[in-house]
Amino acid sequence: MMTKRALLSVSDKTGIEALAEQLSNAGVKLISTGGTKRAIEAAGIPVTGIEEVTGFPEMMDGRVKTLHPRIHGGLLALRESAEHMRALREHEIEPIDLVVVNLYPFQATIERPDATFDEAIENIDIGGPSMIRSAAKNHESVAVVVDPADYGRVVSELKDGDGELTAEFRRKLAAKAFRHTASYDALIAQYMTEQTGDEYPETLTVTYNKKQSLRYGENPHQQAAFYERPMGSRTSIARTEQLQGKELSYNNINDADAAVGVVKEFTRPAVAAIKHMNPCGVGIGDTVEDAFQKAYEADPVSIFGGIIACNGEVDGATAARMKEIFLEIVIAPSFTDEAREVLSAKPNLRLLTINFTDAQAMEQRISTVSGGALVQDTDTLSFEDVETTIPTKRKPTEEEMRQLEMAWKVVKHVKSNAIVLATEDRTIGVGAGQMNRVGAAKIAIEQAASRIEGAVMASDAFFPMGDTVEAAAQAGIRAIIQPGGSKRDQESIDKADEYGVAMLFTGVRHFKH
Ligand SMILES: NC(=O)c1ncn([C@@H]2O[C@H](COP(=O)(O)O)[C@@H](O)[C@H]2O)c1NC=O
Repeated sequence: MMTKRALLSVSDKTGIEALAEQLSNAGVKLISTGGTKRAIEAAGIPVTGIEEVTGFPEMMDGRVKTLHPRIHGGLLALRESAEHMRALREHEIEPIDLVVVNLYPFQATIERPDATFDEAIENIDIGGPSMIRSAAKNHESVAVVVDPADYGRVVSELKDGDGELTAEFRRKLAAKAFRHTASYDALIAQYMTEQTGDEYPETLTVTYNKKQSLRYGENPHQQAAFYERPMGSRTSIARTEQLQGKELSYNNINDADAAVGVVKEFTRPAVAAIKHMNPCGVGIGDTVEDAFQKAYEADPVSIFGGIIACNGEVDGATAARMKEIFLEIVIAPSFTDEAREVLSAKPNLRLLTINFTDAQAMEQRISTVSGGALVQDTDTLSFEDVETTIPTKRKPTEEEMRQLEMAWKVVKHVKSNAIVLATEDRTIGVGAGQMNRVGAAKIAIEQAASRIEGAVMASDAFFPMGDTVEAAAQAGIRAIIQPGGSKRDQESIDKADEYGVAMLFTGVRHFKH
């Protein structure tokens, strides 16, 4: 199909003059809406105003400009249908072969903190998506372009095809156009749903934009890409900036996300080392350097090849310690120039910065299962939110309370069944992802070894019987924090009392899968 007539109507005017010029030089007649027309005219390119085509002025603050049979008839008419072509002639409608549209900046509007609801509504584009959909439906005859990044290819393909675009390209453009309008509407739906407070509506219409292609997925034979949720929390792995190092992998992104989740729990300087989505060492201290040292000492074996998150700036001294071991990623709010200099000696090491200002933002989490998706609130419940009770004869000392808090903050981030052994400022044993709780405890106890005397234990869920408490007490654990709520809680309480262990019930479970 020869491209004779094009309609250009864009909010983002990037590259529109150059495109208009090239189309015009190729003999394509241009029609356009107000602002786009002015931009094209200013570049000295001939263009017809939309009102000359429709016979109506643009009206109602631009709410009605292109919504007219002279436009939509020209876009939707099947060129092979004698009936459609007769209708065009009868109503003096000229076919439109190419549509270049991008939409009112709805996202940019609602991202502005001072934007009102009325402004948001006014930035819902109606005429643009209508044209995109008409053209995309009729892609057999019409080409639709929604992304300035495609202008160059359109021009070169028109040149190569002597004014025609291939059917294959038109179909690709149409698919992209439907993705574009679907994503645009998904964001409007999200905004309106948030305004009306329906958090789990009857349909889930989230949209994500591709952030980067990944070399592969969890394993090299799996394809993968990383998508970003528009308007997501600033404190998110999708919003990090990479300062140096190899390209992030699929597993890196998951691990870095888990690492950030751990350090977000702490107001004091904290460092978490992650392996396979589980914390292998977490330290808190007066400085990030101190916290890193403790996270390192927590498990100096597993940290090898680990992902490190810090909730404070990494300085030169901390960087020097980090440099001594093999790490995959260091993620922090910032790095001093000295730290950058030190770590530049490890060019493969990925350094990421993350903004912690939104650390408490609540986001829904979506995970997929075959044939569906599970959506839930993030587990943001913190130690401070929990009302604890003490069922044992002995109450935890103040020092034990600080230790229990440390262990509890970490156990929330360990895959279930999870057991964390900790002192006041570091983990000393982590049992993760076990099929029975006592098994997780045994792994943690073995790892803690001689450091266990006087330390505490946290369990992500209640003990089904007294065996875990007994194993911990015999190994030297002095206090335990757990949700409680088992039918056989009394067995655990009796075991704790037998060994003089203090126990805290939180009433809150922290499963993580
Ligand atoms: N109402 C309409 O008929 C209509 N037709 C096109 N638009 C949009 O108007 C914008 C371009 O306007 P201008 O050329 O005046 O800058 C484009 O984003 C386009 O999608 C419309 N605006 C909103 O719905």
